Amino acid sequence: MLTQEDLRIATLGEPTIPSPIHRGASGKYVPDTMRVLYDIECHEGSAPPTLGFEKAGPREKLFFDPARCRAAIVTCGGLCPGLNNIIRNLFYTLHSTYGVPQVLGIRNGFAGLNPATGPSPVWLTSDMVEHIHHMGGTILGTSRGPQDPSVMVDFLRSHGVNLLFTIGGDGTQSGAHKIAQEAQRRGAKIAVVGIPKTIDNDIKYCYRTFGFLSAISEAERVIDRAHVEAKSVVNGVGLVKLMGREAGFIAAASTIASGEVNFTLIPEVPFELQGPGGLLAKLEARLRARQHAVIVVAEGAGQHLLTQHSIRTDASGNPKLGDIGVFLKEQVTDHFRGREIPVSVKYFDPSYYIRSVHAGAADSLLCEQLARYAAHAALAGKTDLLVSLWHEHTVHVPLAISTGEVKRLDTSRDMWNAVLAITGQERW
Ligand SMILES: Nc1ncnc2c1ncn2[C@@H]1O[C@H](COP(=O)(O)OP(=O)(O)OP(=O)(O)O)[C@@H](O)[C@H]1O
Ligand SMILES: O=P(O)(O)OC[C@H]1O[C@](O)(CO)[C@@H](O)[C@@H]1O
Ligand SMILES: [Mg+2]
Repeated sequence: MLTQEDLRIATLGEPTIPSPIHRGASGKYVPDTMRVLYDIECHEGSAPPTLGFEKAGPREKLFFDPARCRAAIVTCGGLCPGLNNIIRNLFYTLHSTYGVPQVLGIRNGFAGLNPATGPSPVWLTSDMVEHIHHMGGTILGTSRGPQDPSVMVDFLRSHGVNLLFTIGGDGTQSGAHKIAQEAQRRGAKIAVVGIPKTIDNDIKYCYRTFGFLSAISEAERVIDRAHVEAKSVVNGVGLVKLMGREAGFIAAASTIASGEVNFTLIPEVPFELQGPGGLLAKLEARLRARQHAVIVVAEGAGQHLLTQHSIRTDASGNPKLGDIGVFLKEQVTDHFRGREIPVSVKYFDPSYYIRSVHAGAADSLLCEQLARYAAHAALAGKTDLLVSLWHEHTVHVPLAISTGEVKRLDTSRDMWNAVLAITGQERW
């Protein structure tokens, strides 16, 4: 059970420097006492909830004098639409709005914060970032794999960095938390502010990560093609594998967006292949009734079915999963061959395709908001936090509570109910 103390944001010291942002142009300053309620629902007559996140936004007083600051931006983990928008908007807010003279771009993720493993950082300029939001990927490069927090803090100190922005998923923000703690242990005045990135949408205390909706738009297009293929032949099965190692948000949301899926398989809901309640029997019934079907499977679903499921991990320690998509294609083909029922399975694996596109409009708006608010937080001397979307408001979330485990799809809530209604599948 969270307490208000768990949601307290660490600060580097008393903010005393008047913000150079003109109040009229920037809207209202946000006082540190302003909260966005954790829970916004309550029964009539009951005491309204009081637990709340610190509201993000421009502060009247800053801890850092922007003119004497140096910022650094690092992008880590898998690609995600909007990374370049964040870099661009951070640069403009820091440099043009606040007047921070120098913004460093760290190359190739956390590897670039270690002189032994990464290339030298680059000084970002307006010319360099002007058009990058039209491109997928990250101009800074990214990587997986750990670095020693002490080495990274040495790097930041030797480069005179006071403001560090870490753009990445759960792993990146765990790394950012360690950097913030190490800086604090040494008494180094470095603000560490995370910006949640992942197409998987699996970061705790973050309603929606940037990149998620752009990835869903692409996934929806692929599902539509799979449906066209499936409908064009007798007993066509369109099988689409999507990313989602531990959480099924991509599979669920693209199912809802497409409206054409008959079976959605996610890591949170175990399913069986064989037997009367298994996928194969249900698929057979579906083909008898409608002569075509579309299946969407998240990469982390059904791992218990794979005999060769791997215990290997990637450089960051994330499990390397067995290929549930290829497995299902074989199982479906073999099942119907054994029954002498002709089927035609069309297999789509658009995993990397959906995350390497540039951000769509909704994500571009979210990126601009998150980047701007991250700059406000860092200059006010706040640290060890994530800038996050909560009930459509931007809030500060301590890294200590948002890292360590990922957010998973709650199957008792609306999104999964919508999937069940659209697909007509039973609970799994
Ligand atoms: N627990 C941790 N402590 C410190 N650093 C970590 C931790 N977990 C991951 N990292 C580091 O953070 C960086 C990114 O982590 P990872 O590869 O897991 O991606 P991510 O940020 O979770 O993004 P995504 O999974 O969405 O692609 C890597 O350099 C990794 O070594
Ligand atoms: O192959 P890579 O680059 O390690 O990325 C794959 C992973 O990226 C993610 O989309 C997270 O960014 C996971 O769902 C997926 O397992
Ligand atoms: Mg991750």
